[in-house]
Amino acid sequence: MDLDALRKEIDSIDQELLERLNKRVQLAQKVGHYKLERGMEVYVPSREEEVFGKLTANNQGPLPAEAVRAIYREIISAAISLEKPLKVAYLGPEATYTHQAALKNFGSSIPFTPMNSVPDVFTSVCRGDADYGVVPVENSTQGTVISTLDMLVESELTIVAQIYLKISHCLISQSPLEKIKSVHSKDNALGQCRQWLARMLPGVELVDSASTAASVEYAAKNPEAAAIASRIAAELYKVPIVEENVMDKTDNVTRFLVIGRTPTPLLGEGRDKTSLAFSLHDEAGSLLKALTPFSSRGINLCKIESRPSRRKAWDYYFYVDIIGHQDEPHVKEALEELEGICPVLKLLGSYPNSGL
Ligand SMILES: O=C(O)C(=O)C[C@]1(C(=O)O)C=C[C@@H](O)C=C1
Repeated sequence: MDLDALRKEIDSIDQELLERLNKRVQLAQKVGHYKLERGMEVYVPSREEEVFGKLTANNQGPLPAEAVRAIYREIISAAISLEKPLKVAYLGPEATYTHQAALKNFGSSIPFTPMNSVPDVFTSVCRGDADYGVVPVENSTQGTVISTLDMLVESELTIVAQIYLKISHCLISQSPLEKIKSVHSKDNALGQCRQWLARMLPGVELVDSASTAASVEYAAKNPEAAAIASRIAAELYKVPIVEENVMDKTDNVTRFLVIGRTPTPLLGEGRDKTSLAFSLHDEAGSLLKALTPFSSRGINLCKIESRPSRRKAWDYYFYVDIIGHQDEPHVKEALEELEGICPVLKLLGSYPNSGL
């Protein structure tokens, strides 16, 4: 085998690829002009999903589907940044899992701004300081992020996309296990490691932090403290990893939402999800009545949970995710019927049911 000849061939393919990539990005810029002239959004999650879907369906290998997606994520990220400089706010500080989710969804050509809290992310998008926001919404081990559900109902923003991220927690500290006096992290992350902490660090104080990354910042300054956060956060704040994979379930996944001001267009073929919240009259059978518009049309419900409405005591909002888009006739009909049944109905957004 002639190494030089192989490398020469790679160089020539790279040159071809580069020319084709620049051609592709120029076309995206033309699409960008078209959309901006008409006040349309530059970032279109449903179109991106269509692009990823076609490529992975036609992929002959040996590149695995995830690699094709990751490569194209970066190509489209660069295309977006040449169409219009987008600004994306996320629940910070730097190196939170939300930051990683934002990178996974938007790629590395988009500038990200860290915010201190979930409500701050919503405010930043509402005010127009950011075009989009990224917030966590639920974890497969620990459940819902309450502040996100509350903000979704209160704000006028809409969910435009979802992102799933595998979460692998590390115990991060300057001290070995036996010298650790307190463990700091976001409450939801501490909950994901509850059994491990009870087994390995019984009796050690558990302290809620503003974020996983903030807890590593704290551990950097306090040698007897430990943090629970990602490997990336440990590297950023230069604090040693004492133990990896300290979460109770290895298939620990968090779902994040991208919030924006303009709804995402229909993708179709059962590939969309719609989130909504409603309240009920206090009477027998009202929940069954509210779900019938969906079941009677064969609309699949993929999530339901309730939270106090904060309007009056013992009044609840039901948060429901269904398969389908609010612009599809059968979903529209179901929502119209539901409106006649529920005192409050709020559509939280329709978006591609992907992001894995
Ligand atoms: O098709 C568009 O609307 C584009 O702007 C092009 C493109 C792409 O590069 O494929 C870029 C950004 C959008 O989020 C979706 C797709």
